[in-house]
Amino acid sequence: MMELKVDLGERSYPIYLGEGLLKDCAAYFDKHAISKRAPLLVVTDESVARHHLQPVMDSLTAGGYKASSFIVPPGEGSKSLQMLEKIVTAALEAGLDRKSAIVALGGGVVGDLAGFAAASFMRGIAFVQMPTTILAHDSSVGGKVAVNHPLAKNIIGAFHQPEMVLYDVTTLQTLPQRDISAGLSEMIKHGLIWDADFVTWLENNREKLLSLDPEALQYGLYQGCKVKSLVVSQDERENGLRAILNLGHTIGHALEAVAGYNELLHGEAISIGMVGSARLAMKLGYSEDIYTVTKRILQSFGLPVRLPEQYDTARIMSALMHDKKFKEGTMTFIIPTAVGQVEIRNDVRREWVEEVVEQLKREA
Ligand SMILES: NC(=O)c1ccc[n+]([C@@H]2O[C@H](COP(=O)([O-])OP(=O)(O)OC[C@H]3O[C@@H](n4cnc5c(N)ncnc54)[C@H](O)[C@@H]3O)[C@@H](O)[C@H]2O)c1
Ligand SMILES: O=C(O)C(=O)C[C@@H](O)[C@H](O)[C@H](O)COP(=O)(O)O
Ligand SMILES: [Zn+2]
Repeated sequence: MMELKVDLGERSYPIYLGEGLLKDCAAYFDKHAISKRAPLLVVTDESVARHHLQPVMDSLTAGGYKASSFIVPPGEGSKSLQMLEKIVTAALEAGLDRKSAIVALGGGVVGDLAGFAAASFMRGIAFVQMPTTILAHDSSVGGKVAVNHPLAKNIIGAFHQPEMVLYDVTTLQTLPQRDISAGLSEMIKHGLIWDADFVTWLENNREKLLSLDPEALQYGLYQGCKVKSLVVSQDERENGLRAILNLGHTIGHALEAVAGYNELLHGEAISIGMVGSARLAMKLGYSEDIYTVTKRILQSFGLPVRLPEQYDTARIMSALMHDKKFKEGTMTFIIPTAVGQVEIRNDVRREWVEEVVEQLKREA
């Protein structure tokens, strides 16, 4: 078992990463003084519940916790205000109080949704992350929790750090292939923004990662979590540095919103977005190398780099205006300047972005 610390002063917490952790989860709850007196609510989705809910409930019950579960439909559509209300209803019916905790067992959708429920229920209760996707090495760390609005992704949210992240990597063995690639997209992002050696390692270990080789997977997740926690520890609330974690997301989030949150997976949308950012880098005078490497690595992991023709550029541009980083006139983008390096640019012109969106539809 590996352990990493997210260093946030009194809000610091550990990430436990290893095999078979779910069946012993009660021991970790004990270690973190999660209340046994107050009921817990485990939020998960139907696909995760089918494979991984029982050992969690068994361990918690055997450990003396009063746990019930709430199961949402799988997919981005569940990250909604309507689903949040249903969770609050379930929490009230189960008798949760201010000493209770909400537990997120699932991928980023469940983590963001359950996390926002924990941040808002009774103005904030304890929260535990139990990630079950590769992508969730990103989403379970750092405390960003949110639901979507039809017009803008993650626009209703909060910062609410978990008590711990309990990452049982054996759960990943049941992931569908498309979600494996989509999750690796954020891992590649962590390399591209911070660590050129990690990018090389990712390219050299592609086959192992795509086939869920346990050792390669654990190393990749550890490195990804390390980058995420180093960045978050320096800038918890995105006053500066943390924005680099948004590489590919300005365009990516707009694509997800235009697609009605049900065509492109998050990791796929940001893959296209990262190619878009690399194209913007060229407009800002950086060499073509970063574009070539970005596109090559994403394609080799089976990720999309071309925007389907049917996505209307005007609608994408309109969705971009709702981005949290949008300021009148110019736009803020995370621009890759070399492999493992990015800069935050506030001077990206709207017309360049429009041109890049069109170019993305012709990407080979
Ligand atoms: N808060 C953050 O910092 C942050 C960071 C990155 C992404 N996100 C958010 O995360 C979300 C995407 O997360 P995701 O890709 O994990 O999506 P997800 O939670 O929808 O999971 C992907 C799919 O895999 C299924 N699944 C999950 N675990 C499984 C398992 N072990 N076995 C079988 N099936 C399993 C789910 O049912 C779902 O269909 C997006 O909403 C994105 O905005 C948040
Ligand atoms: O943690 C962060 O900060 C990130 O930007 C990580 C992203 O991968 C993630 O998708 C996040 O939810 C995006 O945040 P947002 O503030 O742009 O909605
Ligand atoms: Zn993301």
